[in-house]
Amino acid sequence: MITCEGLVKIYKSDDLEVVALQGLNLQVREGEMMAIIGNSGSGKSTLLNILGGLDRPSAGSVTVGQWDLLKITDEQLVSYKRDTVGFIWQNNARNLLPYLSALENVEMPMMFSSKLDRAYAKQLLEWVGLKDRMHNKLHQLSGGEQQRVAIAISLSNRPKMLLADEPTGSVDTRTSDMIMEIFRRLNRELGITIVIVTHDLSLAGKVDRVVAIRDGLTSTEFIKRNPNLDDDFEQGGLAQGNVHEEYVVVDRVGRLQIPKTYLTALNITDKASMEFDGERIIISPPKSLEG
Ligand SMILES: Nc1ncnc2c1ncn2[C@@H]1O[C@H](COP(=O)(O)OP(=O)(O)OP(=O)(O)O)[C@@H](O)[C@H]1O
Repeated sequence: MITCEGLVKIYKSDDLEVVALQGLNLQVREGEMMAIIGNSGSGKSTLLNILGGLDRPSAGSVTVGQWDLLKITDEQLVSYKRDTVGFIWQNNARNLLPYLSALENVEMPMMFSSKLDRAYAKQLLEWVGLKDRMHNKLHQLSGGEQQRVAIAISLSNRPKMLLADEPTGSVDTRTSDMIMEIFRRLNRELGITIVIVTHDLSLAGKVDRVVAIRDGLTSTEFIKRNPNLDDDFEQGGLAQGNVHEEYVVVDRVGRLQIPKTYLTALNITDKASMEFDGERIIISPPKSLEG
């Protein structure tokens, strides 16, 4: 569904340039539910905004389904955003209309694209567990309920892919679990590809694959040991390292990113020595050239 190769995003302002993505590689299969984690400033939102068509890439390649997001025209981008992507932000309430009901909020974007379908709007609210509250005005709903209305809205255009930027960032643990369960159901029952961006490691245990971004590059992947494990067993997840297997990402030309902590521990700065013993590749501080 998603392929990024050597994806670069440079932000230019006055005479300052920020390289937010510096040649990122990522593959996401159709129907996958995965998470992207990384520290603040690592480039997560930049990546999501590019995938969602809100921002343009600077170089490299990025395709989503049939669309090449580097070559796409402004006109095509409008239909891409309308037909392919659903977007969820951390603080969705700001995009909702407080004096309209939950149902009217879901119907609003359908009206904009002339595809009003009340039965489907109701079904979406039922899916997110708001069947009994759909006629309540937005301001009468809690933050977590509003976030679920936002999820219903993001699905109103029947997207093939859902992009969620810190979707559980401002809700309590119970609501966060509920939101992740809704995602899981949408993924299983409707086959929607879901990409969640977060710095919350506890979400990681609830997805099959986690890709870590460091300094604008994919650095590590965590793949669930047993994808058939029941969600009940996933507590602790990545944080305790009991669910996922960790892999370092090696790109097509053989580059990999070594964590800064490893380099510091071994006092490796600009060079390292590398040996292959037939089974393993061993990276160590450079051997002294003297003697
Ligand atoms: N519009 C912009 N103009 C200039 N620089 C930007 C812009 N947007 C992001 N950046 C810079 O690009 C880098 C990556 O930012 P990004 O928002 O993608 O990180 P993030 O991983 O999502 O961080 P956070 O978790 O804090 O949201 C940062 O150094 C940021 O300052």
